[in-house]
Amino acid sequence: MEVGIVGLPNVGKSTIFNALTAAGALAANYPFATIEPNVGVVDVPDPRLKVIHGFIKTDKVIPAALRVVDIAGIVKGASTGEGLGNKFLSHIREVDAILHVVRCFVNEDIMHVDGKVDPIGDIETIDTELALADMETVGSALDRAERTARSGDKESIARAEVLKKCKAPLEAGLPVRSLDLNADERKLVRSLGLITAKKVLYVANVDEADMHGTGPLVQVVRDRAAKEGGTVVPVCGKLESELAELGGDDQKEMLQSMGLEEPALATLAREAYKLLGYHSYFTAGEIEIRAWDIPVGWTAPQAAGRIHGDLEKSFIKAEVYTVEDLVKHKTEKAIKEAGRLRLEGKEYIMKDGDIVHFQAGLAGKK
Ligand SMILES: Nc1ncnc2c1ncn2[C@@H]1O[C@H](COP(=O)(O)OP(=O)(O)OP(=O)(O)O)[C@@H](O)[C@H]1O
Ligand SMILES: [Mg+2]
Repeated sequence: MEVGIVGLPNVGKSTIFNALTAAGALAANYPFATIEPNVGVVDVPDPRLKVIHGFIKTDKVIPAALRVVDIAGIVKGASTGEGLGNKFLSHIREVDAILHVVRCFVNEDIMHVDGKVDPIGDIETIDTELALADMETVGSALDRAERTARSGDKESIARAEVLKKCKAPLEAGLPVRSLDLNADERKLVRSLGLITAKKVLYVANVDEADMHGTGPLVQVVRDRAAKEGGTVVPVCGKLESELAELGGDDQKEMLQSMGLEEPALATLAREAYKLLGYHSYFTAGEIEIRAWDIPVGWTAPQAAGRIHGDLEKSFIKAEVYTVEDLVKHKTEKAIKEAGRLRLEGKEYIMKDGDIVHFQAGLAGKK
């Protein structure tokens, strides 16, 4: 899974990216500090891994991961070449979702490209520029499709129809995700890499004094997100980067002194995961305990394929139990003796938190 960070210049995108990924990208107090994209990986924290590790001994515990891409800032007029333009958006055409970083902190020393802190104005600027970038993409794809459609090519005709459908909201200043698309249409939209078709998580970069984001600057972002059924995660980039640098016991101490249980970035990673409609199952044994991220609704063979393609093809059965079973019975042997180890077949729809051993072999093959 992959997410891309967007926002105005100098709002804290790279600061948050660094705190998330510990990748050490340049974050600096001037606009357009980022030119080339930064790519990093963040663990998706899951407390259940620790619970499992309490009963199954291994040296390796591997959480699910999220890839994060941090790009340059976008300014008003980017589509006509202002600032660094908008070509760099190509780096986030492939991502699964967007993290939209919005400046909600007031600090005279940190320049705002439009001269004032205005979260809603900022969001609108970014949304407009993203819509204009998508219009460009849709426009040229539509030209191509219409050209080939003239010869009567059915596929091109259908393609042109979908593209026209996408063009309408964009012209009205609305994102493509506001459309109700069927699976085929979604596939085309995805292959075009339309940015406004992707889900968005707003990241309110808050003041140190408003860590929980209860202030008015975050409230307006919450109201706005609520209208589109979206989510806002308040993160103080400045504090989070300090926390990330500490690590270990010092980090725990600082969190405690702030009255927090975990870094806000842990919440952010989890919310991104939720937004994408993913959940996890676990594999657990002496070699490793590992979380695997899969879309909600995947079957057992598909889930096995997440580990290795061959495992999907040669899938026979899945032995499944839950974290609760493990807590109650303490060992896999006891779970089995208590009749709690389920044998599931090809049709089984995976549940969040299943602990699984896949049985695979050549039985299904010639
Ligand atoms: N919550 C915050 N409170 C105060 N200062 C912050 C906060 N978050 C980030 N900053 C500061 O804002 C400045 C800009 O940060 P950063 O370089 O991360 O922005 P950016 O969005 O990546 O900018 P660019 O688009 O130029 O790459 C830095 O000096 C950083 O320390
Ligand atoms: Mg940056």
